[in-house]
Amino acid sequence: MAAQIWGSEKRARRRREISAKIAQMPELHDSKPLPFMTREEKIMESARKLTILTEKMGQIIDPTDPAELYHLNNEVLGLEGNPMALHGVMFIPALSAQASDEQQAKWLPRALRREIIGTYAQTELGHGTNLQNLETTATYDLATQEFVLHTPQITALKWWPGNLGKSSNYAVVVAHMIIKAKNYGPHPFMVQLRDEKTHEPLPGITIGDIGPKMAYNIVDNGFLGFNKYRIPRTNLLMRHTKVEADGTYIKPPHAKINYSAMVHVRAYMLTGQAIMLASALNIATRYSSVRRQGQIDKSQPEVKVLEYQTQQHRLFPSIARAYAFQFAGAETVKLYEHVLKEMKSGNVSLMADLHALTSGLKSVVTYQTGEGIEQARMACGGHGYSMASYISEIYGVAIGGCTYEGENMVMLLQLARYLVKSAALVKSGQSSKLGPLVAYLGVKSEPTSLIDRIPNSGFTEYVKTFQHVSKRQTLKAADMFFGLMEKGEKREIAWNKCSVELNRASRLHTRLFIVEAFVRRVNEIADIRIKEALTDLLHLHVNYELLDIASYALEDGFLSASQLDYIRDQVYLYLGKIRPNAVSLLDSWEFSDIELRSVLGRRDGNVYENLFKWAKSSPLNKTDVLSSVTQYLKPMMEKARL
Ligand SMILES: CCCCCCCC/C=C\CCCCCCCC(=O)SCCNC(=O)CCNC(=O)[C@H](O)C(C)(C)COP(=O)(O)OP(=O)(O)OC[C@H]1O[C@@H](n2cnc3c(N)ncnc32)[C@H](O)[C@@H]1OP(=O)(O)O
Ligand SMILES: Cc1cc2nc3c(=O)[nH]c(=O)nc-3n(C[C@H](O)[C@H](O)[C@H](O)COP(=O)(O)OP(=O)(O)OC[C@H]3O[C@@H](n4cnc5c(N)ncnc54)[C@H](O)[C@@H]3O)c2cc1C
Repeated sequence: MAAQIWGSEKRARRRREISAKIAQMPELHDSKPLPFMTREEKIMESARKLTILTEKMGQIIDPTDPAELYHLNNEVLGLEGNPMALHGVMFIPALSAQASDEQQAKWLPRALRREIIGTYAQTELGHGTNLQNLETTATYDLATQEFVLHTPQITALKWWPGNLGKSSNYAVVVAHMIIKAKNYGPHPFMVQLRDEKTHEPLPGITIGDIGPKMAYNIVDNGFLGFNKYRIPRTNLLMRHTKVEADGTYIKPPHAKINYSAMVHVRAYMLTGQAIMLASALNIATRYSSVRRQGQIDKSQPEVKVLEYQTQQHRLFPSIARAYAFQFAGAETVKLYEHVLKEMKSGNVSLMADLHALTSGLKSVVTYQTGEGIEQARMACGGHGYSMASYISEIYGVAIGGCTYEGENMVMLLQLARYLVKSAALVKSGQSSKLGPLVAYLGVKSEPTSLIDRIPNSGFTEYVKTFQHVSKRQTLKAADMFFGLMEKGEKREIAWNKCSVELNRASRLHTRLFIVEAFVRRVNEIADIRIKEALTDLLHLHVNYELLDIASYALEDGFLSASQLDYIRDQVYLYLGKIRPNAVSLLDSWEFSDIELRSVLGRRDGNVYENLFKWAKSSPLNKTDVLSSVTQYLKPMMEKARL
């Protein structure tokens, strides 16, 4: 199963080998539980481990393999981030996709050797979503052949970029490029922020940390201002766009090609989210098979809480989602790598499809991951609320994904643009022009679902039902939009008035894609036992998801009330079937105790003893009487006693 999850037997084996090596290297372990550290201590601890990793990485992994790097990162540095998180996730990808060969030769080897640390600085205090209204400017000075970066007012301060505040000395900065008073829109520039020897901010640069966040606090998300700060013309990233010495602008082959670093993260973060969901579920499911509370049959001893159907219903559909996201994420990364290769050689024809797909997926996956992790926390009762479970940190980090790389509603609306264009093709009889991801919009569906009538259809009837609801909602929302415009409403106003319905279409389309990715994967599996276990999970997935969106299929009679009862029964049936496999389905992800950082989620199940040990190690327990008591509470009580 690990081979299915991680892509191949070799990958699964390598992960195991890497974890085993790390287990033998105490210098790479947290010196004490992260929840007991202050933010400064955590940042220090992370930097300590990071530098050891830089020295010893070659002994542990193949540093050119991103999957091995990612695993090493999760084990040693963990999900709270590290001082170079954005260096790998966005700075290097931005340079790789947007810098010319010459620029890459100059900067990439330095970045890869970790001579310099970089980040991606785009979002500002006043604008993150609406990139057209970013306010930082890069004005070309023809006389000196330099760009002058400037922050005209407080809202133009860069705000949020990870590791910008304290760790990075370089950044890819996105600014409006102005040449001879003409604004060419946002463009990426390579900018040195700090002196390479002293690490002091360079003159003209104001920089710092934006303060603690809900989670992810090892990362120094930062602010940055420029006071007429000059950089050479050749620091504009020039793979696709060029500015010549005389100020001549050569436009890129696609207007949004400079957005590629964002698309990179949107594609890669899906499996990252799957891992976080599976981690939280691993903790909750293991704990649920240790925790005994109450009896189902009063004549019997107390049961493991995992025996309760409500507990299974709370956890198992999310296990199915974690697998579905992992499989859909793997497909998306493959597609992204293909499109990137094409893009680098000038073929931009697939960019719109990839943008639509990743926009929908990042939104649905991050939202459902958040839901699943929160349910996992509640499934652990009181101990879930303790940082000893570590679920709150996983939750906090995961839901950051609902916001970063494009606020979820906004990204769903990006997919909706693509769906509405596709709907227009269907309406004008041009269905043959539909791309493969939306081809179903042009296919006539049957009047009713056959779900309960062809039970061995290999999920075909389920897929058809998802297609039906997605198609119907897309055409309905598009009709609403076109109708308003026909009545004379301006395009943007009409769009806004339909946006809730449009986003519903985007979610349904994306959920269809996720179901199909899961089906595709299960169909490919040769090993009978693995196929059987995943087929059970897929049964749960399609039935649970369909129940969740049933109103769309009920309202036009595609599904009947009795079919809904059938679907519900299937959910209960598969909850029971999955119960014996539940812990294994998560243990198969092979997270080590080092990586999970959870007392509740320990592999050995020795929870209570270790919770007590954990509590005793709380810094508050270093003394029996705290100074807050001696200074305030004791005098108060004494005064009251007088
Ligand atoms: C081995 C690696 C492992 C990785 C592991 C990863 C795990 C990670 C885990 C933990 C790491 C944590 C790390 C945190 C990182 C966070 C970083 C950041 O947050 S960086 C900031 C992000 N900021 C946004 O995302 C702004 C969102 N806004 C936008 O993207 C745009 O403003 C947008 C798309 C909303 C609108 O852009 P418009 O205003 O320029 O364009 P319009 O006018 O709306 O559209 C024009 C056309 O362009 C298309 N378009 C837009 N973007 C496109 C794109 N990217 N590609 C293709 N077409 C695009 C549109 O679809 C539209 O097409 P039509 O007219 O309908 O045909
Ligand atoms: C943990 C974290 C890490 C980050 N890292 C980085 C980084 O490394 N580099 C970087 O540059 N940035 C980074 N960001 C910033 C992040 O990319 C932005 O916060 C994000 O893109 C959302 O933009 P915003 O803050 O402007 O939200 P807003 O756009 O202000 O969102 C507020 C509300 O307005 C709604 N809204 C906005 N526009 C529309 C619209 N057109 N239609 C409908 N609704 C709309 C949204 O849906 C939302 O409900 C990070 C953010 C976080 C939380």
